[in-house]
Amino acid sequence: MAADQVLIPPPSLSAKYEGSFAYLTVRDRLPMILTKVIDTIHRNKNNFFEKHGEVGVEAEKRAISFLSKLRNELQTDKPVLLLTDSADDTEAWNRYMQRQQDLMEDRQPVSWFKSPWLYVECYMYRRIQEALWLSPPISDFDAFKEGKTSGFFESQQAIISLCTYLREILASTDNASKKWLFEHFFRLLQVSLWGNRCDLSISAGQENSQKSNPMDCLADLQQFILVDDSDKVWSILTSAQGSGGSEKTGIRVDIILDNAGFELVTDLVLADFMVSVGLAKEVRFHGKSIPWYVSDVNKQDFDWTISQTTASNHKHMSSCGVQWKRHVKDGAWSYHDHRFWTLPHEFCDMPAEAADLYSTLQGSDLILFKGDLNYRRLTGDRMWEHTVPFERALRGFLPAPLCSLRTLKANVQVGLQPGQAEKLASQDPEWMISGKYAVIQFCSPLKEQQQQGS
Ligand SMILES: O=P(O)(O)OC[C@@]1(O)O[C@H](CO)[C@@H](O)[C@@H]1O
Ligand SMILES: [Mn+2]
Repeated sequence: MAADQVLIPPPSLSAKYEGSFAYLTVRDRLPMILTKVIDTIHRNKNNFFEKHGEVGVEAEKRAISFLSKLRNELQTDKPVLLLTDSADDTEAWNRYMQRQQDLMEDRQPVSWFKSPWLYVECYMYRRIQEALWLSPPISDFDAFKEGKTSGFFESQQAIISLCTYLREILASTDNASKKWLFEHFFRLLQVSLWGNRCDLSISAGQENSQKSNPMDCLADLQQFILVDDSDKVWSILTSAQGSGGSEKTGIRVDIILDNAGFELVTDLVLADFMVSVGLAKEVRFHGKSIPWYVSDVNKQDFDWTISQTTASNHKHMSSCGVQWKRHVKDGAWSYHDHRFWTLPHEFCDMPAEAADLYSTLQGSDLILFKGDLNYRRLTGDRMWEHTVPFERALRGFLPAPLCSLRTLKANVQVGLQPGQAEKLASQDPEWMISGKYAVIQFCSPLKEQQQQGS
């Protein structure tokens, strides 16, 4: 491979390419999302008054003025501004903006429609948080909460079916063969994969919950999985034996979460299966520390979802919630929200930008990355050729064996076979952005590959 192929990655996706998906997102969807945030805050004015009195009403006005100014900057492509809220990540954000400034040709200002899509989109969500942090006492208001909770309530039937499935298979594990374990693991891995379709940022906040029984459509959906490395995931789970003895020391799985609502339930069900049948000893969940990309999980969503499941009047659903509370209580499950997950960086910057997080992830035996935004950050949101190997696109980000479970909602996709992208494009021009296709895409550091004998 020529040296320059390794060192100089392709350009970042950007709204500077008129008509591109990035362009349409920045021009149309981001202003729509911002408008919904403004409307939501306005609709909660009375709640702010009841909770905080007149200062709550003042804060609502202040937040809305910040957000209306932001929307105008976005829609008229004003220069991107430094953050002014002195939060613990403000300096990192402003440093990254300077980095983007240095990349601009002929000293042009960092711009919504000329800078990388990944940066300006993340920046918008961080500016929403700035508007709230600068408007006490409503700083802890989550403008996306209503959408996330209704996504959960509208998916009740699917959640009940999934919890029932889980409880029934866990009740019959005493004579579980490896084949039996694999079959159920593989199904739950796919349910978690397709749970990623329920994402409110692609629908700009429009309701898009899971209505049907998720187990019923797996066979039909198999054909839309473009890369299926589930066997490699399975071999990581089953080959991590204890040192020498047959007793497993138990492996640690890290799940980098994506969306709340139905998708989070599919992740909790998968994690419960892995721990309950002994495939994993510990699962660490990594979520966001602030409201993010409309439906992404934060700590409040994580706790709320487990409490809601526990409080269900459906016996299998409430049994799942009780079991999940127990996993948290006895430390098998834990929730983490490092601020790096809400920075705009490509993941290959993690060793330099968040060395502590990178070293924590190096202690994992398997990292599952959920969703499209994580995939975009894994691959740097760049215009890679579709046949470039996944490992090349990771550009050195490989703390442990990792697997992306992603439905395609943005036009970046690597690791395909020659001709595969061309065939898809001829059949379905929207194949990269419709959410119809998905990947289970794995990569492992060399030492694990040698152990796997792969
Ligand atoms: O990470 P998720 O929730 O799967 O999807 C998020 C996302 O795909 O929604 C938008 C659709 O383009 C993008 O801005 C963003 O990447
Ligand atoms: Mn998301």
